[in-house]
Amino acid sequence: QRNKRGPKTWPLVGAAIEQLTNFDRMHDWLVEYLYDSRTVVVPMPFTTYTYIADPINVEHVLKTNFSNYPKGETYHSYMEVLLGDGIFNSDGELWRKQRKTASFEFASKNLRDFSTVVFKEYSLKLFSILCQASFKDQQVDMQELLMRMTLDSICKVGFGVEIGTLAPDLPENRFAKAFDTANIIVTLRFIDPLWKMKKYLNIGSEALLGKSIKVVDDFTYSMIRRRKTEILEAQKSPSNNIKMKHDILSRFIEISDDPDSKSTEKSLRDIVLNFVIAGRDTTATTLTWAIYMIMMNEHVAEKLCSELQELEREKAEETNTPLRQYDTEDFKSFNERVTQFAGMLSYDSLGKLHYLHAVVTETLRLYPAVPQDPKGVLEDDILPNGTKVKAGGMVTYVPYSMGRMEYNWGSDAATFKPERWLKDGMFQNASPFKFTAFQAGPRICLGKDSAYLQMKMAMAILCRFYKFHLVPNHPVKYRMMTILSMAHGLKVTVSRRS
Ligand code: HEM
Repeated sequence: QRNKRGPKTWPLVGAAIEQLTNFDRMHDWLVEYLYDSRTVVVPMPFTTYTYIADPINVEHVLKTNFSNYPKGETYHSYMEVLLGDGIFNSDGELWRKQRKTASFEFASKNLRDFSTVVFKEYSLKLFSILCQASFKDQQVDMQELLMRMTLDSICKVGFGVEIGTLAPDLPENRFAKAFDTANIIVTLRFIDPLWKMKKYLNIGSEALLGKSIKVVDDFTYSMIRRRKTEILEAQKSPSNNIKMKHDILSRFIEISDDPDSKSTEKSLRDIVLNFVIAGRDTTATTLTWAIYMIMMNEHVAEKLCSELQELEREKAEETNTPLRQYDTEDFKSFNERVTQFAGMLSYDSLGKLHYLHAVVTETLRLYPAVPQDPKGVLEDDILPNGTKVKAGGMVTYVPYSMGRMEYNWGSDAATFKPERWLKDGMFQNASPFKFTAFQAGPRICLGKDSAYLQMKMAMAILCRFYKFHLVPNHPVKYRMMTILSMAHGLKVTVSRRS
C-alpha cells in the first residue's frame, strides 16, 4: 500500500485499526490526509466512509445531488429517542414541510426582536457573574458559563420559560441536567456497539437515557400544555388584553391546524427539542473558542475593543447623551456603564460591527462547532473529482479540515486572521461550499442569523469591558464528540478594562 494515499487498510477490518488508534485526535488525523489529497476513502468493516474537503465535491453532495445524500436511517434510529421526527432528524417530505414552516417563522421580525431582548438580558447576567469573579480574583470555566447562558436563552426563546441556570449561585436544573445527559448518551451510541443490547436489557447508559428522556418529556409537555392554555385564553377573550407570546413554541401552537388536538403535542415537543439541540451547544462552543482565540491573539482583542468603543462614541453622539464616567475599581459605576453600553446594542447596531463579525466567522473557520457531518448514500454515484461512492456508504464533508487547507484559504490558512474576511472594512462572505460551518445547500443551518445575533451580543458586552487570561497550564483540546467542545473546559481569570 506504499503508493496509496489514505490510511492503512487490512482485510476484513479495513482502516478501523488506524481510525480507532487516532480516535481522540480524529479531526487532525483527517487534516493530515486531506492535506495531501482532497478526498480520503476509509474502508471500514461492512461500509466505506468517504471524507471530502474540496468545495466542488461538497457542492455536489450538499446541493447538486442533494436527494442522494440524506441524513439516513442509521442517524434517525440513533437520535429518535431525543429528536423524534423533528427537522434535524428527518428526511424527504417530513423534513421539507417542517423546513418551510420553520424558515418562515425564523424570518419573522417578532421572533428577532424578542431574541434580541433575551440575548441581551442573558449576556448581562453572564457579565455580572464575571464581574463578581474579577473583583474576587476567581477563576471561572467560560465553557460551562456559556453553556448555561445559551441553554437559558434557547429555553426562553424556544419555550418562553426561565430556567435560571445562570443565576449567581449557578444552580442545577432538573431539565437542564436530564437534557445534557440524554444528549451525551445518544451521541455515544455512535461509538458504542452494545447500545442496542443495553437498551433491550434496560441497563447502564441506556437505562439512564430512559430516565433522562422522561424528565425532558415531562417538562416539555407541561410547557406545551401551559402555553396552549394561555393561547386559548388569549383567543377567547381578546378584550382581556393578554399579550401573545413570541417564543417559538407559542408561534407553532398558533399556526397548528387545531391547537387543542393531542396529536400535535408530540410534533410540538419534537420541534422545540430540535431547536434546543441545534442552537445551544453549537453557539456556546463557538463563543468558547472565540474567547480562546482572542486570548491567544492579543492584537485581535485590542482591535475588537476599539471597534466597540467607536460604536459607543458614535451612539453617544447620535443620541446626544454623554458616556458615563466609570472607575474599574468601583463596582457601581462600572456596572452602570455596561448597562449604558448594552442599551446601545440592537440588531441594527450589531450589524455594523464588521470586525466582530469577522472574529466570530474566523473562529468558525478554524473551530467549526460541527467539525464533520456525515451523510448517507442512497445510490451509487461519482463525485465531480471522479471518486466513486457506493450505496449504503457514508460521505462526510469535514469543516474542520476544510478551514485548514491551503488549497481553500491560501498559505496562511492555519493563521487566525479576521482581516481575511474584510474588504475596505466591510465583511465579505465566502462561498458556503468552502466555509461550511453552517452546512450549505437546502439544509443550510436555519439559525445562522440568530446564532450571530447572540454571539455578537455576548462578545460585544464581554470584550468591551473585560480582558481574559488563560489559567496557566490549563490544557486546551477538543473532545471527540459531534460538537467541537473543549475537553477540559476553558479556565480563565478576568480583568476589567477601562
Ligand atoms: C454557531 C452556531 C451554529 C452552528 C455552527 C450551526 C451549524 C449547523 C450545521 C452544521 C447544521 C447541519 C447539521 C446537520 O447536517 O445535521 C445546522 C442545522 C440546523 N441548525 Fe444550526 N448552527 C448553529 C446555531 C443554530 C441556532 C442558534 C439554531 C436555532 C435556534 C440552529 C438551528 C438549526 C436547524 C433547525 C438546523 C436543521 C436544518 C435542516 O436540517 O433543515 N442552529 N446548523
